[in-house]
Amino acid sequence: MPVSQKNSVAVLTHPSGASAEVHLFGATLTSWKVDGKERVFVSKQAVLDGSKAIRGGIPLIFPVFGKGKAPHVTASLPQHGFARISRWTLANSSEDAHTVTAQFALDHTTISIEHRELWPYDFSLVYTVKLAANTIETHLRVHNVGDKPFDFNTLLHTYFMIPDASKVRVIGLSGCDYTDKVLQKSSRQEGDVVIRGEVDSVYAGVKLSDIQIQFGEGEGGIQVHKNGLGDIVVWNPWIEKSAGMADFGDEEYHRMICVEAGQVAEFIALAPEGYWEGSQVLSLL
Ligand SMILES: O=P(O)(O)OC[C@H]1O[C@H](O)[C@H](O)[C@@H](O)[C@@H]1O
Repeated sequence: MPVSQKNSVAVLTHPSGASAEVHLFGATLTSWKVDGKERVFVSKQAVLDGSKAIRGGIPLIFPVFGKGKAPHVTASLPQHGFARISRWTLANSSEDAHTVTAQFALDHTTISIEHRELWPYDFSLVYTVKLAANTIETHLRVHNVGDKPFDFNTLLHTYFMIPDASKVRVIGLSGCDYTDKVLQKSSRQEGDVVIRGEVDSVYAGVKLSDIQIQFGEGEGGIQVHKNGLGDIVVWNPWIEKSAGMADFGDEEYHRMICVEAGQVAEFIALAPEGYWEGSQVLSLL
């Protein structure tokens, strides 16, 4: 079977040998392997029992990025919303000549009563993970199935496994304006993004669809091709922040970078019966 479920994890297996795993808690993609090598980073200290968001892989952020601000309705939701801490279902799976696909679902009837009370809208989310030999696509569809409009942020909070954070370059953001959440100021990116300390930057309205993560001279990398997602967040917690996170090893910041495609700078408004779709395709360089 190209898609099987073992306990709370859906496993996608491609004839090429590539594989992916999606934890039903949060529909968090926790593994993507090509040529036997892990491409996403999950902390050795990640908590996988459903008591907190999984530290790594691709947590799915919805309906708010970060902490919502009063008087917006998302102000009382947990940081990054409820999608990453809700239990999704494996709704469908299929295969064709090139891809293996699994679809995950979450809606207002399957979130917790507490979250439902805090965010009282009727919605349906379908998250599609499509695995091919050298690529993986993650696609989110948001549907307003109620009679009230709502607005939301969303983000594919992807943690990439990298050989060395001090050598990595993120290419494609030069000239973009961003909010530096570490220094709490706005800036314009000049040249490639490099990691020399804590980085937490929100690039709004990134025009290029392709962002590249180059691991280092001649060391390969990964391309993020985004569709319908305007913003990019780049995050590395570096030393102090890592030390303060119980579910992240003190030295693990060397081996990861988050390059997150989403819609976070502005809320997206969805009228009753409205749909919204966004996706990313990750491919090896
Ligand atoms: O610790 P978490 O709630 O998973 O958030 C992890 C990180 O997510 C994003 O990248 C934000 O921009 C950061 O400010 C935040 O620290």
